[in-house]
Amino acid sequence: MTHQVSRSPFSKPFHMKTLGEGVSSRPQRRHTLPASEFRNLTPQDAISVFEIEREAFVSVSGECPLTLDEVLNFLSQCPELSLGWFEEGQLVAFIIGSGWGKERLEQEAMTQHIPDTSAVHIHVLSVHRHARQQGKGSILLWRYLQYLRCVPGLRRALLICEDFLVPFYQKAGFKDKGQSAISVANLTFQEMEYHIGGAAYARRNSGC
Ligand SMILES: CC(=O)SCCNC(=O)CCNC(=O)[C@H](O)C(C)(C)COP(=O)(O)OP(=O)(O)OC[C@H]1O[C@@H](n2cnc3c(N)ncnc32)[C@H](O)[C@@H]1OP(=O)(O)O
Repeated sequence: MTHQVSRSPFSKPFHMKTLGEGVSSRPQRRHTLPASEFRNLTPQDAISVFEIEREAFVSVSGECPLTLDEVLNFLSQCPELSLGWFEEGQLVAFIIGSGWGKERLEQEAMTQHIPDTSAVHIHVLSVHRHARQQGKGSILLWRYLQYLRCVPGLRRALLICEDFLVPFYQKAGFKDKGQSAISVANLTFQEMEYHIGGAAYARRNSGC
């Protein structure tokens, strides 16, 4: 299995139509920036990613899941396992993932990308603080999980989160696998797993 950028349905950005778009009979000036766009991230997005991440995590726990260098590494090594949501060209939410080869996540998973494996490790999902509690985190996660069905060979998505986010991931279809072997500073985590089902069906029916 290869994670090829060219196979990614998100390698070409797609835009969400806004209400009323295309119904006027008058010629309309084209907007340069789409209202809403989902696409894989690139190393050029690393600074925007890190700004959102830093605000989301440093003020709360003092630790970011990924350093700026790690963001850059993952967006260089496996951009096809990332997804960004842009509004008017501004990043509002993102997911960064990498490949992982074992049943459970281990400490090395925090910094490694294992290519050609059947599991993706979701390192971080984060929504800009001005855009939280509007459903964006849930929508982005749902889109990402649908998208993973189209990545050849992927069967599982794994992540770790603090206890208070377990219900959020359960609502998205993740199962709680118990306490993770990974700890950061004094923090412990639950490991969550999602089975990426129906790949063949998804490929036949969703334009993968
Ligand atoms: C693998 C990981 O990255 S784990 C870490 C996840 N990221 C973070 O903690 C960074 C800071 N937080 C965020 O970026 C966002 O709040 C996210 C990603 C957790 C959720 O995204 P949002 O767009 O705010 O959530 P969305 O509006 O889709 O869903 C809201 C639900 O999320 C859950 N939720 C969101 N934040 C929290 C929180 N701090 N504590 C408890 N539940 C929460 C609740 O279940 C809420 O449901 P409710 O509306 O019934 O109260």
